[in-house]
Formats: sequence, structure tokens, C-alpha cells
Amino acid sequence: MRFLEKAPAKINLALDTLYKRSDGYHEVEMIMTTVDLADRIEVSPLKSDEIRIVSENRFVPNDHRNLAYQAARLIKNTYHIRQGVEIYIEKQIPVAAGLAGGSSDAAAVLRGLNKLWELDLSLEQLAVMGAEIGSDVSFCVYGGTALATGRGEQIKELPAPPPCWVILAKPTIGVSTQTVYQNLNLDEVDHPDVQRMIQALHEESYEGMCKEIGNVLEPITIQLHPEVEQIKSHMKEFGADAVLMSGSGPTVFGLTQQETRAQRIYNGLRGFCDEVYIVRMLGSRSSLD
Ligand SMILES: C[C@@](CO)(OP(=O)(O)O)[C@H](O)COP(=O)(O)OP(=O)(O)OC[C@H]1O[C@@H](n2ccc(N)nc2=O)[C@H](O)[C@@H]1O
Ligand SMILES: Nc1ncnc2c1ncn2[C@@H]1O[C@H](COP(=O)(O)OP(=O)(O)O)[C@@H](O)[C@H]1O
Repeated sequence: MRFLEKAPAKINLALDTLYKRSDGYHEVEMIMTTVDLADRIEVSPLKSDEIRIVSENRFVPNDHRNLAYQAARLIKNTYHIRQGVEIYIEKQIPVAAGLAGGSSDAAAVLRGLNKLWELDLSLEQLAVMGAEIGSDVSFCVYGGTALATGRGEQIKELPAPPPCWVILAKPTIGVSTQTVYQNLNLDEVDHPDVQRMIQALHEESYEGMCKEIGNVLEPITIQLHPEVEQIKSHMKEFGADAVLMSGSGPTVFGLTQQETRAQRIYNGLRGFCDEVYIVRMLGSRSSLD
């Protein structure tokens, strides 16, 4: 018996940091939503008692460094499972992009192994386990749209954003989340208004959502990698209604409600950037079923 799970990428519509905690993490307020660019995860039982990672993507580690491996090890040890598992990862999400690819793979493994080993755990229980692997894994267990607080692991469901096209453009640089956070000076932060973004989502206001997007990590990554600013400028020139970097970057996303304009932005950006995608927001949690 094998189980297939979709592992969608996320974007941060808002990312605010409140203060640095004594454990070294930042207390955050983030509005996250999944998009239909997804890895495909397949979990199947092995006769030998081992965790085997299989992926054709050369940027994805096939050992304990893989977040999918860590998820399998955690659930296996917690519930004293003696059976081994092969985890096949078909990678579609660019790696180290600010799109939570690794976190979403880990979340998909938790969901998949819950089924394979008939553990009958709730999403809440899986999300608590996910937080041990990384700050974004809990959100990825649920998918959909949510307010994430704490260091990112406290999840509160929000209404789906108004329908629109999302153009993703990833420059050919990798960004370390840790480095970006290390360079953040909390005294110089221009805070987005997360409450007004939540209100815009409740009001189903596309204009409100575009107005309130903001990410305190964006200026840090731009300072380290000025090409992010260039991509932002191009997206605006080609007609995106709102443009923001996702997470710690370097992927930039642009929003539009018009399909022809989305295509124009996509075509225009392909001249500057190798990895460009047109996607839709998945909206609500049920899209993972
Ligand atoms: C910034 C965000 C926004 O969605 O996304 P990405 O750019 O990684 O996609 C995430 O919160 C990233 O989550 P994740 O990638 O799971 O990070 P973790 O492994 O937990 O943390 C990596 C490092 O980032 C810093 N970190 C992370 C989260 C947080 N709230 N405060 C922090 O200071 C810490 O230095 C930590 O050691
Ligand atoms: N399953 C995985 N897919 C992608 N990257 C992974 C995975 N497991 C571990 N990693 C490592 O995690 C780091 C961050 O990757 P990723 O999750 O794609 O980015 P981000 O945290 O920016 O959203 C990379 O350096 C990569 O080597």
C-alpha cells in the first residue's frame, strides 16, 4: 500500500516580527497561503527498517538533512514503528526559495505516514509534531490560509483570499533564512498592518489585500541580493497590482486578477529570470484532500 500526498508551496502575504525571543527565534505575525505549485510525495512501506529518500532533484539531500526524513524519523520514533519507509519526492517547488518546499514535504510525510501506519492522529497533533522540525511545518500540515504566530507554529485559519493570479519569479540565488533573520535590525522595521490584512480577507477585498501586503524581511534580503529589487521593479512595470518577496526570499510574487495581464507579466519576466511560474492561490484547507 502506498500513499500519495500533495505538498504545495506557500507565500507570505504579510510577515511581521515583533521581538527577538530568549530562544533566539523571532516572535512573528504572518499571513500565509498555499499556491498550486506543489511537490508530489509518495510514501510506501519497506521490508527493511530504514528511512529511504528518493528524489531526482540534485539540490535535495537524501539523508537526515532532508526535512521529509526528519518528519519520518520523528513519527516513527514517537509511535515506536518498526517498519521502514521509502519516501519519493517529485520536486516542483524551487529549493531555498522562501516557498517552504522542504517544510511542505515534511508536512506531507506526516500526513502520509499517519495514513500508512493507521495512527489516526488529528491534523492538530501532526502540526504539534511538525513544529519540532521547523517553524513553517505546522502551517504546511493544514495548508489553506492562516495567521501564524509564535515562531510561526501557532496556526489560526483565515478566509481564502479573493481569487487572483500569482506570478512567482525566483532569481538564481539561494537565501538562508537564518542569515536573513541575523541581519534584521528590529529598530528599523517598517511593520505591515497584519490586522488590516486580516480584515481585507474577511471583506473579500482584493484591493485591500494588495494594499496591505508587506514583509519585514524584504529589505534585508534586497540588501544582500539587489537582484530581488530588480525583479520587483520589472513585475510592477509589467502591470502587477501588488508585488512582494515571499518569506526570507528570494522568490518575488506579483498579483493580478486578469489572466491576460498575468501572461504578460510571466512572459516579460522570463527574459530576466529562469524560474517563473503562473499559479493560483489554493485558498482553503480542503484543497489538500
Ligand atoms: C521566514 C519563513 C516565513 O514563512 O519562511 P522561509 O523563507 O524559510 O520559506 C519561515 O518562518 C522560516 O521557517 P523555517 O524555514 O521552518 O525556519 P526554521 O528552520 O524554523 O528556522 C531557521 C532559522 O531562522 C530563524 N528564525 C526562524 C523563524 C523565526 N520565527 N524566527 C527566527 O529567527 C532562526 O535563526 C532559525 O534558526
Ligand atoms: N525536502 C526538501 N526539499 C527542499 N529542500 C530541503 C528539503 N529538505 C531539506 N532541505 C534543505 O532545506 C533548505 C531550505 O529549503 P526550502 O525548504 O526549499 O526553502 P525555504 O526554507 O526557503 O522555503 C535547503 O538548503 C535544502 O537543502
